[in-house]
Amino acid sequence: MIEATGLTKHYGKTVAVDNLSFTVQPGRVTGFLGPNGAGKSTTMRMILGLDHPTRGRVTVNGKDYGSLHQPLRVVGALLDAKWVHPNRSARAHLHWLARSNNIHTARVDEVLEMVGLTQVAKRRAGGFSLGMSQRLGIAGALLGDPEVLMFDEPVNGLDPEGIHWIRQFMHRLADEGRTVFVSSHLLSEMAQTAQDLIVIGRGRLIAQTSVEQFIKDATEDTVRVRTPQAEQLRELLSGRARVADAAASDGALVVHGVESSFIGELAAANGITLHELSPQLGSLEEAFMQLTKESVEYHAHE
Ligand SMILES: Nc1ncnc2c1ncn2[C@@H]1O[C@H](COP(=O)(O)OP(=O)(O)OP(=O)(O)O)[C@@H](O)[C@H]1O
Repeated sequence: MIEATGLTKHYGKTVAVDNLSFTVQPGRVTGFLGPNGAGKSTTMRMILGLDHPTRGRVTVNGKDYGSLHQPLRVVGALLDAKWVHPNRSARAHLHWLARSNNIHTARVDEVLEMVGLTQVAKRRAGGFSLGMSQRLGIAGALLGDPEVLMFDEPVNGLDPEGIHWIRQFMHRLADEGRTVFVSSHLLSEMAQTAQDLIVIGRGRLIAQTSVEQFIKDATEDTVRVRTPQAEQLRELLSGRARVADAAASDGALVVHGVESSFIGELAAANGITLHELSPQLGSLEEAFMQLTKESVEYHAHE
C-alpha cells in the first residue's frame, strides 16, 4: 500500500505537488493520471525517496522509503527504461542490480523468464528495442519480489503488442496481491488497464475513485435513437428528456437524461418503430477533459 498525506513539493516558486493525499490499495492496478506538468513524476520520485517533500509525507507499506531496510524487496519501480549500461547484457545488468541489493543471483533467471527475455539474456541491452528495454526494466523492478510496483508511463512509445503485454502483466501482478501504481497520459489505455484512478491537476488531487465511477461522475450517459418517426418521439420526450441531433447528421437523435428502457417502452406504447436504440457510455477521455478542465483553465488565466 502507498499512502500520501498532505504531500507537497516546491521547486523555488513552482508548486509541483500541492497538499496531495491518497491511498493506493494492494491487489489492484491504480492509474495515476494528470495533464503534462501535473506532478506525477515528482510524486513518484518522492515515493521512492529520490526527492524530499517540502511538507507532508508518503509511505510504502507504512514506512518512509528512506527507512526501508531492503527497499528493492518492498518496492520495485520502472521510471526510465533506458536506464541501463548499453554494453552490458540483460543478464549482466540484472546480476549487478541483484548483487548491489543483496538479492540472490538465482532470482535473475526467474525474472528474465517472467518477462520473456530468456532467449536474449546474453545480448547487449543497448541494442534492445523499446519494448525489450521496458521488459528489462520490469524485470529489474521484480528482482526483489516486492509487494509494491510503480511504473512511470510504461507504454509510452510501445506498439500494440507491447502495450497488450504490459497490460496483461500488470493485471497478473495485481492478481498476485501486489500494489500496482502506473502513471500514463494515455487515457483510453488507462481505462483498459486500471481498476482505480488517482487524478491530479496542477499538483492537486482531482479524484480518487474507480475507473467506472470516474466515468459515471464526469460524463452523462446518453441514448442514440434512430426512428422514421423522429418528430413524434421528440414530442413525446419533450419535458422529460433533452433531445439533440447526432453529430454524424445521419438522422439519429441523442437523448440525454433518461434510460434506454424508458425510450423503448414509450416508443412501444405509442406504436413508434425503432431502428436503433443504443446506450452510449461516456469515455474516459471525456471524463478526464471534463475534470481537469478547471485546473488547466484556472492556470491559463493566471
Ligand atoms: N527538478 C525540478 N526543478 C524545477 N521544477 C521542476 C522539477 N521537476 C519538476 N518540476 C516542475 O514541477 C511541475 C510538475 O512536474 P512533473 O514532471 O512532476 O509533472 P508530470 O505530471 O510528471 O508531467 P508529464 O506528464 O509532462 O511528465 C512542472 O511544473 C515541472 O516543470
